[in-house]
Amino acid sequence: MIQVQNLSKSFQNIQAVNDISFTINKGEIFGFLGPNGAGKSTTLHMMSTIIKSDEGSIYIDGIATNDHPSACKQLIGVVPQEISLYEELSAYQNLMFWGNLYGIQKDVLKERIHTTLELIGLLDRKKDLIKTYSGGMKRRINIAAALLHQPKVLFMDEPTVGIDPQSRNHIFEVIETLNEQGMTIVYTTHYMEEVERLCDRIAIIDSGKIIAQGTQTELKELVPTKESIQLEYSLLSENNLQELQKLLPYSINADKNKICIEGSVQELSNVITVSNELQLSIKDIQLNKVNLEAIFLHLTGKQLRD
Ligand SMILES: Nc1ncnc2c1ncn2[C@@H]1O[C@H](COP(=O)(O)OP(=O)(O)OP(=O)(O)O)[C@@H](O)[C@H]1O
Repeated sequence: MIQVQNLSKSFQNIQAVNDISFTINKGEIFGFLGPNGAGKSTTLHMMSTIIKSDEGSIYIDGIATNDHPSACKQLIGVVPQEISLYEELSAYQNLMFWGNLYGIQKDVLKERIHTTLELIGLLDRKKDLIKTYSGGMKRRINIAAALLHQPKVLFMDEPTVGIDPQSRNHIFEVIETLNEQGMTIVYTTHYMEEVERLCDRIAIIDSGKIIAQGTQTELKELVPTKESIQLEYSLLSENNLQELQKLLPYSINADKNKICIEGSVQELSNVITVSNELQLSIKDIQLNKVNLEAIFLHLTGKQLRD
């Protein structure tokens, strides 16, 4: 659906995006994960024809953005980081305004506003002025505005910044519904949990470079440390440990009343069942997961969130 090759962009002496290439498949949710200033918005702005690249090419559904920006604009919906709504107008009036900009015929637009407001769960608030909306509700209307011309691809630039967890979940559900309906979604964030929840494939971006890309499983393979489960028992005798070693098909590291097993959450129920069979009372369980934060730390030596 989207092919990007050797894309670069500088602002004065800042190299915001430095020779990045990637492909986004039709129907996938593709995430850009990176800290502040990594180059996520600049990449999205180039893909959505808001700014021009210095070098490189972008094709959306086979159309080059630099040669045919207007044709590309019809294919894409853009949810900007900032709320782009008129506070003194109602949600309905705002959506009418955005729909008119796309030249959508009035009757069709009315119908689409209805369906879109229904999708984002704000149909009953359509007559209320935007200034009476919560931050999360404004963000949902911001998304609705990008959907009216029925784009094939939706670009979302950190759409959950500054909102409460309930609104965030609501936005995730909208994204999942749109994706189930076949929409390709490109999502930028510096929240690891969001890409873990939503994205089929991820590009990790830092200082204008893509430092890794792939599915979550592929990215996890880049880290030498393995996932592990640590259990602490009230009491673990030498005898108990030998029995555990007999019954569990993993190598076990033991220290006082604690054991550590290399494995992921899938192994946990087996470990608990065997512990119960041996009547060992579990005091604490800790899962040491390899997450995207750990991958970022491994690749850059820095925390994702500073
Ligand atoms: N219009 C501009 N003029 C000058 N520098 C810019 C401009 N836009 C972006 N930059 C710089 O380019 C770099 C990348 O910025 P960008 O906004 O793409 O990062 P980001 O990953 O989206 O960060 P954030 O999560 O904070 O939005 C930063 O150093 C930023 O200061």
